[in-house]
Amino acid sequence: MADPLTSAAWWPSPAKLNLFLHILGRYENGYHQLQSLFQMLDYGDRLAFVTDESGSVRLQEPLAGVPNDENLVVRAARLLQPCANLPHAGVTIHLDKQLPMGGGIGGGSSNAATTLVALNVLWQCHLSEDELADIGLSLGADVPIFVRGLTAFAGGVGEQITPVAQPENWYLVVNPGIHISTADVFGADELPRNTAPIDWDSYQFETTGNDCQQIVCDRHPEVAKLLQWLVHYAPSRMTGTGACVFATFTDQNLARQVQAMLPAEWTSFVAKGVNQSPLKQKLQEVNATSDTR
Ligand SMILES: C[C@](O)(CO)[C@H](O)COP(=O)(O)OP(=O)(O)OC[C@H]1O[C@@H](n2ccc(N)nc2=O)[C@H](O)[C@@H]1O
Ligand SMILES: Nc1ncnc2c1ncn2[C@@H]1O[C@H](COP(=O)(O)OP(=O)(O)OP(=O)(O)O)[C@@H](O)[C@H]1O
Repeated sequence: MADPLTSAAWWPSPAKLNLFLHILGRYENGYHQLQSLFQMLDYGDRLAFVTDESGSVRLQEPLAGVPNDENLVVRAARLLQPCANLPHAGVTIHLDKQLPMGGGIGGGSSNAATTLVALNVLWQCHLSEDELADIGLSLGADVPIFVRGLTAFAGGVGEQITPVAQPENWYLVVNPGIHISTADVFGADELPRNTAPIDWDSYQFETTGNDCQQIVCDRHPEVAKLLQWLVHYAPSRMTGTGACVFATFTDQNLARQVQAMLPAEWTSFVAKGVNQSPLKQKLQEVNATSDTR
């Protein structure tokens, strides 16, 4: 079927990797104090927004296992609706899902952020990036970083962001096919919660780690097996609370060579790490077009 939406109608919704993830402690509300380096990728889902005056928010392609009312895309749009400067602002949202769900690469949070950033323009809300990030935080700890769209160190629950330029490496991201609940990992008694804080200036991949990795490997031997396979070829680590694992390369061809050797049981993608996300680039293009009108 021909795509009824032009390429310009699509807004990117990229994945992220946590190049490291340390847990420093736990706040009274149960959330954890983290330190992490969020690496934006040039790969992800995409969304298109067909606005109307129906006053309702519709999702054209439901996600298996996620009722539309609970989809972060629909929840984000509904949170923004009162800020619209158009009569009876409504929208039909198209979601082209590529990213595995529950993989630690932030798909749902990124979808929510793209919805906030795009509808802020299309509904003429005129909210600042800070205001969008605040709304995003009420949907999930990872949403603000996707609103800002920059590779960054993060503290707090993940919302205190310090942008930092990183080498734009290539990543082979492998999905062992396991869906992991972030809440289950953070709820585990055996999770280490007392890692000493690091200075951002002294960050090195080799001297950091992912504090969630061991318990996920213990609970899901498939993740341990995947890591053991990947570390033969490149520095590798789990992202977020899993289950995806990434291997780091300076060269795209090397990443693709290793990808070609992966056992068939695991799915994967190769993506470039970027300091500015494709969403941020799209927003700049849209703003540049409207400035010249
Ligand atoms: C661990 C990361 O994946 C790193 O990127 C994220 O910080 C998780 O972010 P997220 O999926 O947006 O998380 P949320 O949807 O806000 O929370 C899911 C669950 O994870 C736990 N959670 C999340 C973030 C955090 N700093 N501490 C937590 O304890 C909470 O139990 C919460 O119920
Ligand atoms: N648009 C959406 N895309 C993906 N998941 C969604 C979406 N809306 C709601 N969800 C729910 O959120 C859960 C987590 O999905 P997500 O793909 O963001 O996990 P994740 O990659 O582990 O995220 P994180 O790294 O932020 O913990 C899904 O299992 C699903 O129930």
